Amino acid sequence: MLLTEEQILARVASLAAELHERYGESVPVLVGVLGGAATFTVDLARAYPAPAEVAWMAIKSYSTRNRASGSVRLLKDLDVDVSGRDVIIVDGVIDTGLTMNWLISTIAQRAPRSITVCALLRKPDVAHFADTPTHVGFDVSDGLIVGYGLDYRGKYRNLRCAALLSEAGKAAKG
Ligand SMILES: O=P(O)(O)OC[C@H]1O[C@H](OP(=O)(O)OP(=O)(O)O)[C@H](O)[C@@H]1O
Ligand SMILES: Nc1nc2[nH]cnc2c(=O)[nH]1
Repeated sequence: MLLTEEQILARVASLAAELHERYGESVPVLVGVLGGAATFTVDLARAYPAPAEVAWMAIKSYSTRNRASGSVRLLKDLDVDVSGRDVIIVDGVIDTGLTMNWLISTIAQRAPRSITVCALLRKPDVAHFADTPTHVGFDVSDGLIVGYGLDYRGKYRNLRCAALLSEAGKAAKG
């Protein structure tokens, strides 16, 4: 067990309040990154204490621990026009940063008014996104985290807590 459901939801509520403080009267677009950020995006939107829109992108990233390499493929694009809008990119975890860097540069090409990053978890030593304000729920250590939307080979996304996957968990078939 890494984070209980109660710990996660309390932090989600405070992240929503921090973001609302940043945006005030503006109605931001929360861009959730499928599938790992689905749970987090929905809970963050529901905790947001003012109107907010939700939109989705699905991508497949092929990152490696070699931070210089990797590629990202777009599986599903946004179905809203974000030009002139305040965009919050919402992801469950920032690990190498490859996915988030790709999302920032892809969305920046669409002339939004602003981009902010919001990630529930951030692994150590991630290069910070210069020029992009970043809100992080929890800084966590290395290791594969599952639950609260995050999977290992399709499993564990429906765990309500977040957990560090053991070797036994990786081997489990059920
Ligand atoms: O910082 P990075 O090294 O790029 O890793 C972060 C990405 O990895 C996870 O997605 P994953 O590729 O596991 O797919 P999923 O969203 O379907 O769970 C996570 O949800 C991020 O999108
Ligand atoms: N499920 C999951 N996906 C990741 N992608 C990058 N880091 C992680 C992690 O810790 N868990």
